[in-house]
Amino acid sequence: MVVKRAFSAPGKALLAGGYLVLDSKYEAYVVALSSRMHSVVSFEETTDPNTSTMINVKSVQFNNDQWAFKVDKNEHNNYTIKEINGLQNPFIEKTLFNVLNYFGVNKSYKISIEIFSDSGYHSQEKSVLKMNSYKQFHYHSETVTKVPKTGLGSSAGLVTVLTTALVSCFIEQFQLEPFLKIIHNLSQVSHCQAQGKVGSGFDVAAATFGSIIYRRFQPELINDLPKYDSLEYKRKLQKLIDSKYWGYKSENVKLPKGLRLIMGDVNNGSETVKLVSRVKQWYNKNLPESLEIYTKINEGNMAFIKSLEDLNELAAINPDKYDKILAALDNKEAITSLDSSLLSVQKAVNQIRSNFKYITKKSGADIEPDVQTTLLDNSIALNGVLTGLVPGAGGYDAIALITTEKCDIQEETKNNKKFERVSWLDLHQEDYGIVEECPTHYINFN
Ligand SMILES: Nc1ncnc2c1ncn2[C@@H]1O[C@H](COP(=O)(O)OP(=O)(O)OP(=O)(O)O)[C@@H](O)[C@H]1O
Ligand SMILES: C[C@@](O)(CCOP(=O)(O)O)CC(=O)O
Repeated sequence: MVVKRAFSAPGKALLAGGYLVLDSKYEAYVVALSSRMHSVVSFEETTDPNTSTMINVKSVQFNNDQWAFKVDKNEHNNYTIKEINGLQNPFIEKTLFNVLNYFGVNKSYKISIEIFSDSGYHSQEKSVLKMNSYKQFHYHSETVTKVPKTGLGSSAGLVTVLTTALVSCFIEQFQLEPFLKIIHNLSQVSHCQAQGKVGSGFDVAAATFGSIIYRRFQPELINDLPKYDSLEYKRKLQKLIDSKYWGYKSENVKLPKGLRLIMGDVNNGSETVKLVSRVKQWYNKNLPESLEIYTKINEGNMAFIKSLEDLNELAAINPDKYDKILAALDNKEAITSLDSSLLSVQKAVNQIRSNFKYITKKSGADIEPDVQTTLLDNSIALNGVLTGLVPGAGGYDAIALITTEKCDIQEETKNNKKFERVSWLDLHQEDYGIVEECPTHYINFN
């Protein structure tokens, strides 16, 4: 019997906690986005148990990209994964490798997985929009590695949603909720291995759990895994996923009512690795001053989180007052007349930005370069914009704004030269991480 299921997971924007979140003593504020990665899986047991499990993965939106993986066992009875046409996609390969070894499945399967990604993840230039009554996706004429990314975490979304699809094949009567932790832990392992580095993992955590306050796991958990082809790999992986203490925090949050996130895509190509290495170098050479700067940024991060909580509370206990202060923001009344909780958000962001500006000058890492400062300052001056910052590692890629829901940024910036470099992405913050979707919503796109 062929079983078919579908899942989706969101993209991310790290609003507070960039760089600091690499150290587990600091917390970060991560917003999950409405741009989602989708997987539709069909699986059946093969009638001949001696045939190898075959897993086909298709990403039709990217010039019909597809990968065909044959699953075999090595001399230690561990699973090996080989793309039979020599095609590369480390994110898919490592995901299949870890899920199969974790479950140690004994039967043979035929598994087909289709990947779909929402428009926000990639530049839509030279693409064609196809839709059915439920969903719409952009189709590109190039393979996935050739289409410029916007930096919303496509690989984290892909790994998370693919892990979910595969886990659903190997657990009878699979439901998401009880298995979220296993999916998260497996996805972190596969994502780090495919990237060749252990980052903070905030992107995989947001893909799994949605908008969160995040504190990382210790990188040694993943670094200490033995070599892929070793006797010990499978057992150590199972132990790591099931019984090691990970210690990460993923506490669900949402932006206050009436406020929304707007992402502006400025430039293609992320420089995260280079930026992180420059900041680390600066940090280590400049102690204890660098620690003082981090402490100030962390105070700003915590004040940012607290001021959003305060706004959430005000919206709940005094909705009339809350609506009035948002209305004031829409008309950009004199800033001093804004409510103290809105001012606190702005003050917190200023503290974060000014200290990152300092690091930018001192370290040579362009976290908030001058062009981005000008763009942010011009954006913050617009009606309905509460605050703005460079998300994640910063750089020239993108800006993130917190605005009122009424704010029509497209209209306000139309034909304005100051904003000619920005494309406002059509997305919003999303509370949920992985969700189950209906597989019939992914057919007949025209
Ligand atoms: N729709 C997709 N189908 C297949 N593979 C994909 C898809 N989207 C992303 N990938 C894989 O993820 C890789 C891009 O991952 P990468 O980590 O470089 O970017 P990102 O996660 O979008 O950006 P960032 O980490 O800066 O937010 C692609 O080269 C491809 O291997
Ligand atoms: C600099 C860092 O803290 C954030 C990078 O975020 P992004 O990939 O630029 O969205 C690195 C990390 O957390 O892994």
